[in-house]
Amino acid sequence: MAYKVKFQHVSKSFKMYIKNSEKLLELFSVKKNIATHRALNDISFEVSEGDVVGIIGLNGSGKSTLSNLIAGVTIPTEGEIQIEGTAALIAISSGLNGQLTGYDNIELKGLMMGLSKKQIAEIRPKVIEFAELGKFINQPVKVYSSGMKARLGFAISVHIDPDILVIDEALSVGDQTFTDRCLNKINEFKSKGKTIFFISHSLSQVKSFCDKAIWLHFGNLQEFGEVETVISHYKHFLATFNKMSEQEKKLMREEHWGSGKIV
Ligand SMILES: Nc1ncnc2c1ncn2[C@@H]1O[C@H](COP(=O)(O)OP(=O)(O)OP(=O)(O)O)[C@@H](O)[C@H]1O
Repeated sequence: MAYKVKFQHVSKSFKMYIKNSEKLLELFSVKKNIATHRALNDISFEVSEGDVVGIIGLNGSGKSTLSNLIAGVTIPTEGEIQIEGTAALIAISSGLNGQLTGYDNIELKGLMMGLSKKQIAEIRPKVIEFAELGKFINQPVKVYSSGMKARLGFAISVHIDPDILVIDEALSVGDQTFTDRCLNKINEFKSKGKTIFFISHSLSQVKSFCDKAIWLHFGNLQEFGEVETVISHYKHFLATFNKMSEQEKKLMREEHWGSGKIV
């Protein structure tokens, strides 16, 4: 089957500015040697139409960075990403403008995803109905709780009907009724044969939804394959990791994140 998402040797590094003034100095080429952090390192994989892929890994392992790259929110430092079709990201803070009302954010995100004004007018009532934000739909998003932002973000993204849906922990802040409704909607997507990426720390949710999984370990692709196999290897790793002493865990983190010395 043809690929929908193809990563070839993709890496992503972030500059680690210590002071804001460093950005300015770099802009004027005064300071060139800014430290970087490699959040993703030489990632290659291929995902086909209809694949539902869980992304798992410890905190800071690169899951959100990967989802941002798939959704085109950010670009890689190295390597090539090929995406067939439109991708929409649902994350707790995904692309909503805090100054605008929920109502206006529907238009903003719709336009960003390439919808016409007519298409936006068609989906707007469905988004409002799904999000169930009552009078808050006319309030600026900056006054929303994180669960309310997730409701709006989820409602907009699924009604835009993208080819590829990237869900980054967005369900973790929703209450049970909303999470159930989201899960039903994701199942609808699944049955239409769309491609879904599902980032979650809930291994049971990943197992029940996904057929494949990507396990990231401090920016490296540890394993990509059938969900059952990857989860079982990850659980095995977690069992060993959890038995490690605090000192051993600290050393492991320091190996990847540095020592955190005040500079
Ligand atoms: N803009 C940025 N500038 C500097 N470092 C960043 C930036 N964005 C992410 N990082 C770093 O990249 C690494 C990967 O972050 P990412 O958010 O992708 O991890 P994650 O697996 O989603 O983590 P979590 O499970 O905690 O949500 C982390 O060490 C993070 O601090």
